[in-house]
Amino acid sequence: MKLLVTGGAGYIGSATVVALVAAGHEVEVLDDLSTGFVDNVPEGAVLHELPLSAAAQVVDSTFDAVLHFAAKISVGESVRKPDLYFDVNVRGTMTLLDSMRANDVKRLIFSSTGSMYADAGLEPLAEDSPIDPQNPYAASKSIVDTMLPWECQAHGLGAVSLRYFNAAGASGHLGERHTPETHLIPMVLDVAAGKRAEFLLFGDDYPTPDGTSVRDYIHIEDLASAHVLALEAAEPGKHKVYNLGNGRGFSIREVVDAVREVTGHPVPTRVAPRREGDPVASVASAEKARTELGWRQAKPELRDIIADAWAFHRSRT
Ligand SMILES: NC(=O)c1ccc[n+]([C@@H]2O[C@H](COP(=O)([O-])OP(=O)(O)OC[C@H]3O[C@@H](n4cnc5c(N)ncnc54)[C@H](O)[C@@H]3O)[C@@H](O)[C@H]2O)c1
Ligand SMILES: O=c1ccn([C@@H]2O[C@H](COP(=O)(O)OP(=O)(O)O[C@H]3O[C@H](CO)[C@H](O)[C@H](O)[C@H]3O)[C@@H](O)[C@H]2O)c(=O)[nH]1
Repeated sequence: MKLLVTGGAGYIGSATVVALVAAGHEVEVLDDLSTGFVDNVPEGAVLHELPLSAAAQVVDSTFDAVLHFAAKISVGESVRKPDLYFDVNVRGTMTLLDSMRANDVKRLIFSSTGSMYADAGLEPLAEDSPIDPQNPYAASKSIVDTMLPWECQAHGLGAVSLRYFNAAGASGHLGERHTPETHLIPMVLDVAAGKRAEFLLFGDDYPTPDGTSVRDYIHIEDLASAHVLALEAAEPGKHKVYNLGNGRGFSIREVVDAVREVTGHPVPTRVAPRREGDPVASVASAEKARTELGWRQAKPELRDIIADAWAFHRSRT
C-alpha cells in the first residue's frame, strides 16, 4: 500500500515507519518536526515537513491509507494550554479527515490512548470500560474516538483506533527524546547514567501491593507490529478500537529494580508526594487485539524493554 504517516518523525511513529517499510509498503511522512527528528525518518520514506493544518498539500487519491500519530502529547502542558491540544489533536485530525474524504482515502489508523479510561485500579481495562478523561490531552483523543464512528458510517471510512498504554523501550537508534522528559523509564535511566543525582518517586501510599502506582509498559516495536496488522483490519464503514498493552502492570518500584538490574547502577531514590492527576493504576486487557488482529508481542518482558531503552540511552551519551 501507499501510506501517509503523520508524526512519522516521532518516537512511536518512526518505529512504525520502519515496520511498514519492512512489510513492503511505500511510506511518506507528514511531520512539522515540532517534537520529531529528521534522523528518525528512515531512508526510503519521503518527509513532508508540514503541519497537520497543511494536510491538503500532501494528501491525494494515490494514498491507500493514513496512519495518524501527529499530536501534542504532554499531559501537564495540556492542562496549561487546552486550546493548543484541542487545536492540534482535534482540529488537526478534522483537517486530515477533510483531505482524506476529498480524495477518497478510505483507511485510517489513529493513535489513541489508554489514558482516557476511568481509573479502575488494578483491574484490566477493556475497550468497553468506562471512558473518563482527566486532562485535555486524554479528552482530545477521546473526542476523536467519538467522532470516528460517525465519519465511518456517513462516508465509508474504515478506521482503527489503537489505544496504547505506556509506550516504552527503543528500537535501535529510535527512542524517547522528549524535552523536557517526564516519562518514568527515561527519567530513571538518566539517574543510572549519572545525568540526574536521584530519582523522585511520586507517591508510595497507593492501594497497590508495594504502594507505588502501576502502569502497563508496552515495547514500541510491539506497537509498530500492531499497526501493520491494523491496516489489514480496516473495513469500510466501520470504526474498530483495540487496546495495546502488555496486559500486565508494573509498579514504579518494579521498574526501578529492573533498571538497577539491567544497568548495574544503584539508582538513589527519594519518595516525593503523589503527582497530581495520576491514576492508581492503568493496565490493559489487550485480548481483543490478540484475538481479532492476531497480534503477538515479541518483547513483553520489562527487562527487555528497559535493556533496549538503556542501549539507546547510552548510544546518545
Ligand atoms: N508515548 C506514549 O506513551 C503514548 C501513549 C498513548 C498514545 N500516544 C500517542 O501516540 C502518538 C505518538 O506519540 P509519541 O510518543 O511518538 O510522541 P512524539 O512527540 O515523539 O511524536 C509526535 C510527532 O508528531 C509531530 N507533530 C506534532 N504536532 C504536529 C503537527 N501539528 N503537525 C505535524 N506534525 C506534528 C511531532 O513533530 C512528532 O514527530 C501521539 O498521537 C500520542 O498521543 C503516545
Ligand atoms: O520522575 C518521575 C516520572 C514518573 N513517575 C511515575 O511513574 C508513573 C508513570 O509515569 P509516566 O509519566 O511515565 O507515564 P503516565 O502513565 O503518566 O503517562 C502515560 O499516560 C499519559 C496520559 O495519562 C500519556 O499518554 C503519556 O504519554 C503516557 O506515557 C506515574 O505513576 C508517575 O507518577 C515518577 O514517580 N517519577
